[in-house]
Amino acid sequence: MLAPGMLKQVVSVTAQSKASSCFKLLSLPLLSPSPCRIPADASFHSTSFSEAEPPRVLITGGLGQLGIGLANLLRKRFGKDNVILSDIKKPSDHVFHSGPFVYADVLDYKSLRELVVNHRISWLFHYGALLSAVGEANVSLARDVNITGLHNILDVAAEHNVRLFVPSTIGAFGPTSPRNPAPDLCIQRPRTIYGVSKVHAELMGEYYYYRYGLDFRCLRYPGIISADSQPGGGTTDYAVEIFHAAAKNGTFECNLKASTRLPMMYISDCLRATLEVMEVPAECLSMRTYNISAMSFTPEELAQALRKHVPDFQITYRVDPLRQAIAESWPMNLDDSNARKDWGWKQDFDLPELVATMLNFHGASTRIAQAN
Ligand SMILES: NC(=O)c1ccc[n+]([C@@H]2O[C@H](COP(=O)([O-])OP(=O)(O)OC[C@H]3O[C@@H](n4cnc5c(N)ncnc54)[C@H](O)[C@@H]3O)[C@@H](O)[C@H]2O)c1
Ligand SMILES: C[C@@H](O)[C@H](N)C(=O)O
Repeated sequence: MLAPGMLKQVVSVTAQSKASSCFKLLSLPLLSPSPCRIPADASFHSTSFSEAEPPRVLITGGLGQLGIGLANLLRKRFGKDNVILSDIKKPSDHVFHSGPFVYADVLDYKSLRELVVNHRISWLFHYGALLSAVGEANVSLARDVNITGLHNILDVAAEHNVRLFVPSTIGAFGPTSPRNPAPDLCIQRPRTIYGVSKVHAELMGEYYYYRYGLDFRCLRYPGIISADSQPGGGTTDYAVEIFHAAAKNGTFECNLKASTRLPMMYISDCLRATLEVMEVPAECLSMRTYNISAMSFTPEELAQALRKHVPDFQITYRVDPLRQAIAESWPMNLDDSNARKDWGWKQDFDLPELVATMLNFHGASTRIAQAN
């Protein structure tokens, strides 16, 4: 662990210069909004990077639902060898051969520091975490990984002048937050260890920004829906599993009530937003943690949308009381007007596009599996 004195020494110079220049920039009116807008055709799919030197990127917890997709996106943008994926799990052959992979436990400060130094990391995406449902099943592990792990990441990033992205979540709100919609700034009293750890991350990141000049950036993700990766034990997992079930046998048993409304987003929008907020000039950001939103639906509404493609699709309900209680404490919608205003955030996928895309993927996969 970094000795507090050492952190102070290392960051005090950058803190004064970086933080004061941020204050100056943030207090100036913007002459033109254009530097804060990522063009719609931004070369996210190109293989070249227009700036002099691309960032050297580390992703922690990268073998979960979101990390491999993020690595693919960043490798297209910055080059394969500039993006290192890490986790404590063993990667598949395909992942291992598609770019740099290393073992990294976020609880081991010294090896994180070694990685950042040896690979000259300049951007870090901290995805290692336990999600809401698995966190409640193992509170002490969730507390370690989500809170102690975050402390290690904050210290190593501040010490080595690394731009840091930490995802937060709709789970950072609680039953006393406004639910429809939840604004960026409001009461946050979550009732899960996951939510508590994410509020802690939001506040610690903002504190390190003001105190040490750490370039901390954070988005509150909705439930993320992906076709080619599995969710890691959250409350919104049903919205991914339902597509596998619809494509496989046309029926699904849902563990949330039919009327449970939650904010959701397709993975490509989530990852694009993540890259956009990391690339946007610092002076465009009026805050360090933003809500982002794309759609909001209930299991019954999702089933109805699925029936437009799979007319016989059947949904039944066997409610998991733990997940239901969590879902009922979360917002139904997020107000993301600050992200739209500050850096031009806009989703590409609404519910109909999401359903068509997910079914298309699963339909194709099923046919391939049958052919084999
Ligand atoms: N998927 C979503 O719907 C969603 C929504 C909101 C926020 N997020 C956040 O995005 C991030 C990534 O989410 P995800 O869905 O990919 O999660 P996931 O549960 O699928 O993956 C998390 C990864 O963290 C790894 N991990 C666990 N302990 C670790 C440790 N000690 N050191 C290093 N890695 C460790 C796990 O092996 C796993 O691969 C998380 O911080 C999560 O809170 C996800
Ligand atoms: C919403 C999000 O943080 C995660 N999918 C969970 O349900 O725990």
